Amino acid sequence: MTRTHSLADALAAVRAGEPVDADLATTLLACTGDDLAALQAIAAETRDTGLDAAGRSRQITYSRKVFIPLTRLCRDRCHYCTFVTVPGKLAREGRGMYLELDEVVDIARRGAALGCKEALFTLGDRPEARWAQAGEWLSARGYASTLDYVRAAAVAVLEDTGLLPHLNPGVMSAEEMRWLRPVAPSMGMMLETTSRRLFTEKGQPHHGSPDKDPLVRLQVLRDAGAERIPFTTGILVGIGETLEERAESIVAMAQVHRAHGHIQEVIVQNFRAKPDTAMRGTPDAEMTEFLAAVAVARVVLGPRMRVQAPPNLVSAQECAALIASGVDDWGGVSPLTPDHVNPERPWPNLDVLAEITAASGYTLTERITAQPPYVLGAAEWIDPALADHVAAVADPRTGLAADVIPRGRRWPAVA
Ligand SMILES: O=c1nc2n(C[C@H](O)[C@H](O)[C@H](O)CO)c3cc(O)ccc3cc-2c(=O)[nH]1
Ligand SMILES: C[C@H]1O[C@@H](n2cnc3c(N)ncnc32)[C@H](O)[C@@H]1O
Ligand code: MET
Ligand code: SF4
Repeated sequence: MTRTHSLADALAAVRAGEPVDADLATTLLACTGDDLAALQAIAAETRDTGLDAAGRSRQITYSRKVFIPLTRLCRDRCHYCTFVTVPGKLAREGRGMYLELDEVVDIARRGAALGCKEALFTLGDRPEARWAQAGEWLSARGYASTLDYVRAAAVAVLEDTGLLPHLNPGVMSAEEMRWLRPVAPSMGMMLETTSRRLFTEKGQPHHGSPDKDPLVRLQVLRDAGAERIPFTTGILVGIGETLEERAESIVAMAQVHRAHGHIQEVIVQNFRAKPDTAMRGTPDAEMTEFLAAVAVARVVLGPRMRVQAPPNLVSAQECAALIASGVDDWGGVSPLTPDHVNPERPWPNLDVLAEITAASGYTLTERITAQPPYVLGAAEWIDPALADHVAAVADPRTGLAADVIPRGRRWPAVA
């Protein structure tokens, strides 16, 4: 792709409200200094307009959650990932291949006591396709697959604690998503990047990870839309993608959302190097580039999209810069469990996050796992089997979180 815009022309075009295509986005992603400040101002205004239109002016949201790492086994081998492990290591540490149901429910119960309303299930992709021990663990307990077990664990959490599951188990087929929809009001999977090069070329971070083929991931995003699932996706910034590839990734998410309306939030996540990974020597995503990526995501995706950046992957000062770049959501934040994907990066205390948010002129507001428009549009977006669970923790007027401690309730099995 050729860059046909000067930075000044590009900023003028965005300011004039012209649609931002991949070419224009590529130019904008390179903004620094005063140009970046100008881009951020446009992005922030776009966010503010969107929040005003949604009737929730100057509110930045988060979801009070527990993180449930159902299994760390995975058939992929992403070079940036410290979450993934192998059966031998688990066995040496005296851990099981998966968390047992009682361990899952225990985490959720302790979260409920602290007012958490989301149970985030993040796990490795289809470990049974690579590890016999995973398949054996599942079949010994009567589960046909990892996703079958995810479903059972989600039901246990709903019935025992009332926390709402958000499922982030990697690539799923349309049929698998249809099967999981009655147990989770939202699901997600990071697109990561549309760069096929990072998948096909030896030495690149997604080489050897079949679930990171961007063609496969884009199909998941389309399938989730066809299944009417409120879906979270996003990009991982700084894993070796070019600015063109970063721009294409953002535009691809906008396109799939235009077709189905189901992308409830887009996460712009900065790569953080982990000592025990192949990418330990790769520098962390550079802050200027990251802020430009957030701002470009905002101007490409528009005022109605929720744009999320995690507050634990940057400093408190940098959180303010994220707000200034058009973010309106901090994602899931836990008063109990670590971010198992970024275990070296503790979440800011919720009072501190509220202060950081307030210092920028915004109010930290709790939401539930599904974003407000999907809660308010539950008839179309949320399975009837979850209606009571969602209604019990949501404010019916705003679709945000109600001030309650969740309680378990029966999950009405569907045929
Ligand atoms: O704590 C984390 N939460 C992650 N979340 C959870 C997110 O913070 C919230 O659970 C969602 O915003 C729903 O409330 C993800 C959810 C997805 O659907 C896809 C990717 C992620 C990535 C992370 C992550 O790295 N760490
Ligand atoms: C759950 C999500 O976490 C992100 N993820 C995985 N490893 C890292 C890392 N080192 N730094 C930042 N984000 C990471 C990926 O985008 C994955 O999809
Ligand atoms: N394995 C899944 C993915 O990469 C879930 C999160 S990574 C810990 O999409
Ligand atoms: S990022 Fe997800 S898919 Fe990649 S190795 Fe880690 S757990 Fe597996």
